[in-house]
Amino acid sequence: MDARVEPAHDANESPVRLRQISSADRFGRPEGQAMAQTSTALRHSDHDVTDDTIASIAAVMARATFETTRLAAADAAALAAHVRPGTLVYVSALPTKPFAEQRGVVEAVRAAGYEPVPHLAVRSFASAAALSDHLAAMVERAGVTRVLVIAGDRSEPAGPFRAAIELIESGLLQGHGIHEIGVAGYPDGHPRVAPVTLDLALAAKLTAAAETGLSAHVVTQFTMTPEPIVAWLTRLRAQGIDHPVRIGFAGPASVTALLRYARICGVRASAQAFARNVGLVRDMLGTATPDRAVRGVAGPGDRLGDVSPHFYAFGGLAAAVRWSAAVAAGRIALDRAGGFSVTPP
Ligand SMILES: NC(=O)C1=CN([C@@H]2O[C@H](COP(=O)(O)OP(=O)(O)OC[C@H]3O[C@@H](n4cnc5c(N)ncnc54)[C@H](O)[C@@H]3O)[C@@H](O)[C@H]2O)C=CC1
Ligand SMILES: Nc1nc(=O)c2c([nH]1)NC[C@@H]1CN(c3ccc(C(=O)N[C@@H](CCC(=O)O)C(=O)O)cc3)CN21
Repeated sequence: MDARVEPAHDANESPVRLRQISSADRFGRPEGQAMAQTSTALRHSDHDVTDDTIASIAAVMARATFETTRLAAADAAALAAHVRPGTLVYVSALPTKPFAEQRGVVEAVRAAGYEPVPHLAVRSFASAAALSDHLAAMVERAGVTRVLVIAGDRSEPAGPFRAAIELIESGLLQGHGIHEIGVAGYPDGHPRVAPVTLDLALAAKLTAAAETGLSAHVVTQFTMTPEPIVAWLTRLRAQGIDHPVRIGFAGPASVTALLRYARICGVRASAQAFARNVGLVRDMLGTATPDRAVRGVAGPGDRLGDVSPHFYAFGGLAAAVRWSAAVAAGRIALDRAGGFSVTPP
């Protein structure tokens, strides 16, 4: 038997399906093993702590969302096998790629049964009409109702929009029936924007969304170590911002690829800390996984508010989907470096 079971908590919040393995508990241990490990008081308490940690990591991971620039056949197959239909799949917009290519991926995500959330990088559009046409096509052909609004990486705007808030306040999104937006958060800061500017921009965007009838959530830039995420989230919550936060994680991907993307995306500090820790990355294929960052966020639990993982699939969407599904099923072994590894089925 390899029956799929719905997770115990709210189905709408838990897109990653848990797999039930026959003759084993939900952590993949054979029946009876848990009993055997509780033979002394010390072992018993170690075991409980380990179980609690694994359960909290699995519960957080069951709410994962994904992001991609393309949808290959293998990616669609991995989604179909492991991720509940209707789960949000964000489609990034790279300045080097034509808008039509993003529309194609958005349509493919919808056709596969998932909820496409396109990035709208406002600096990339030469006119409000160009942005409006692009959005209208995605609404019409792919039923888009949510978008991620960002300025984007251009140092100078191609048209009238310089910052994300200008699009939010324009009413254009609302006119196309968009009801929810994501905006960017930066736990590691931004190479060209000061921290205080980022803080003010985030608060202003969330206020503008509320005032113009849009639900809003935050999607963070990816971070390769847990410490900046926890510090940033703690600061955010102390400011009274209690919006849902999707925390960006990168991988699984080769260490080389991750460091390259860190450079492209401007997460230098985190990449340096990560590189120092590369000796601790023990996956057999030289693949880096965000296990330390995931465990660091799952640990503090409710204290960080409504948080969920968001995967930037730099090593391919299929790999990210499979890794997160294994973690959501509790198929992991904790390690002494503060992370964990996925165990074989
Ligand atoms: N977090 C993510 O998933 C993604 C982030 N980006 C990032 O979008 C950044 C900014 O977008 P938002 O957070 O939406 O900012 P925003 O639109 O809320 O603007 C905040 C402040 O930063 C300035 N700013 C924005 N983009 C800039 C740029 N490229 N160069 C210099 N100053 C800039 C704005 O003028 C404004 O003062 C880009 O530089 C890029 O790093 C791009 C794609 C995805
Ligand atoms: N500063 C910044 N810019 C971004 O565009 C960005 C972020 N940060 N943070 C997270 C996501 C992830 N982003 C990226 C950035 C680069 C590629 C990229 O270079 N991809 C490869 C393969 C893409 C493909 O072929 O489909 C490429 O060669 O374009 C992908 C996603 C987009 N987002």
